[in-house]
Amino acid sequence: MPVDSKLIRNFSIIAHIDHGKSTLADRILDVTGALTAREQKEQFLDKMDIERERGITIKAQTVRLDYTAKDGQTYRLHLIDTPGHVDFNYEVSRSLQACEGALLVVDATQGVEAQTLANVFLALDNNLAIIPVLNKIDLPSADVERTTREIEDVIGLDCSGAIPASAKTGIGIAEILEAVVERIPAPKGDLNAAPRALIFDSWYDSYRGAVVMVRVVDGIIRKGQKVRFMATGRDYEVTEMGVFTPHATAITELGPGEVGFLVGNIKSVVDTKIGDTVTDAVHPATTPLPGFKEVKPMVFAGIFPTDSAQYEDLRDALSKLHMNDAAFVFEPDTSEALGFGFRCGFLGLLHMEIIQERLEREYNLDLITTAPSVVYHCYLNDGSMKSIENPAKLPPPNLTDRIEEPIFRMTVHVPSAYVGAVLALCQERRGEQKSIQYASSDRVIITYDMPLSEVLFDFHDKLKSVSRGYASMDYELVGYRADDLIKLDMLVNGDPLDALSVIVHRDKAYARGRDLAVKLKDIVPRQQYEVAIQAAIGSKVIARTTVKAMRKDVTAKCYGGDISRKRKLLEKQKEGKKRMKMVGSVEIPQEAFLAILKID
Ligand SMILES: Nc1nc2c(ncn2[C@@H]2O[C@H](COP(=O)(O)OP(=O)(O)OP(=O)(O)O)[C@@H](O)[C@H]2O)c(=O)[nH]1
Repeated sequence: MPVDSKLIRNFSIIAHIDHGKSTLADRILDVTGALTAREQKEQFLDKMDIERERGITIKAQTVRLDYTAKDGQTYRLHLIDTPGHVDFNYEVSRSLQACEGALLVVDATQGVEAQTLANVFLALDNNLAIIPVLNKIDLPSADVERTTREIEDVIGLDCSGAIPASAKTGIGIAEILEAVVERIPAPKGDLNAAPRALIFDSWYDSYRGAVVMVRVVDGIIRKGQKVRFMATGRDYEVTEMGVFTPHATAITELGPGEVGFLVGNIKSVVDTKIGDTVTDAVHPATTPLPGFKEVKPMVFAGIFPTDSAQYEDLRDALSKLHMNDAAFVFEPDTSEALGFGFRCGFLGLLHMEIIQERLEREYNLDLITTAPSVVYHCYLNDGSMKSIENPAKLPPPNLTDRIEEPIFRMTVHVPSAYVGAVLALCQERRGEQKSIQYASSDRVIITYDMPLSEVLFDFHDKLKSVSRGYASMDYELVGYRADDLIKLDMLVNGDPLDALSVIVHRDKAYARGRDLAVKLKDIVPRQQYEVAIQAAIGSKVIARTTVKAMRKDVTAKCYGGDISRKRKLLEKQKEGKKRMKMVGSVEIPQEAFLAILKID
């Protein structure tokens, strides 16, 4: 029989980045005796990458812990991990749906930040019991009272039961565990109903195929059972089940309220949709659990091999990554400038960086990545709509009625001294002010609706620099809006570099074209002849720069016949050339394709 659900507690830790989520999770593992002394040394829950190669591992970072409370009962705690970044907001929401409560960790030296707020709202949407934890009270600059007031004022959360703690020294950890048992409700589920389990995470394991992490709501899921994934309609036999304690441990069943993983000959994570419901294949539940939604990539970029011989390797690598991460999509693409490659879709910029890095590090590929673009909705004169993921593919203006772009609601938290600078930045990025609210005497929450394309172009870096690092931000999609958008093309010696085309607001086109031409002039290496760089709108050239001709003979300074030295220099020169791409007759380095991101 599965454990009595009255003795189960399912919870997550939510926090702004760096407020101490991982450290607190470690301390909880220590106190419940889940780790040996050696393991305690390191942030255990962060170690996934290394262990991953060896089969099922800690990717899920969702652990089962046994905790004997002051009332003498032993409780089964499931600490459910949530991804920390806004790019993965949807997944955070799914993970929270698997819980009845959450520890809200706020760094008492910093106070409430943008992602604290975003995560709390997700938790409140899911009706979770929230236990505020004021962390880092070992630090002299910790201000428990002010932080408490901020949580109450900004979030409207009752803080009378907030727990001052230090995840570093262990203060407050015992109180936190007692609060989990006392204040977080036990899961409610019907043991005798048709089984329903929520998939809230999945990953790819090279030996077992896709592994899914589930939270059982009703009934029992057993090893050997034939189960159905309701959204995809596919059936699988459960060949293996387990939990992390935090080591992977085999089990044979999961009852209502329990959390664990299933394996069942599932070929790819594409078949394991986060938010899907697992039920019995023979006696299926009639209605799935609420809230299944496809995640859509928001940001697209072209990925091309520098050496066209690596095209097939790149395709293989992309397929493997897609098997691991269904939110990442790709399809073949050709560029006049860059040849054969792929157009790839990501949840956001961080997601894009992660994929890019994995391609290069794990698959040893030499790539050219083009500047990221958002998805534009282009309405044609005949009333139809085309989704434009690649600016080069924008239909000509004479066929177009209007172009709409994705709008994000930005929430920025900032000390009042920097409000002016932040407002100026938001305004310059075509933002539309929604509200300004004082969280406390010196902290302000600014809300703007802003085109995503303006957020992509180093908004975060700029925000940090105008606020000396003090501002934090969060964002969510609120819809699409039409604006005066046009395509800006870049030409190199008269050849259009389609991979550099961008869609910009008309008011910004001249400035951006000029800046880009200047930037490219510095990036494109001198060739043996003069190279003209032009920015154009349609057939109209709006800016031009010239890369002067030059021939650099790097071996000139080698005197005599020291052939090995000469060879070394030539090798070095070749190395430097690696990330270049011939465009027409001009060699363009990778940097050029991302130049647009670096423009002020
Ligand atoms: N002095 C002190 N430092 C702490 C405490 N808790 C965490 N830290 C430190 O704060 C930093 C961030 O802690 P993490 O646990 O990595 O924070 P996190 O929220 O998990 O951060 P991400 O994983 O990056 O989202 C680390 O350098 C910790 O050592 C605490 O109670 N006191």
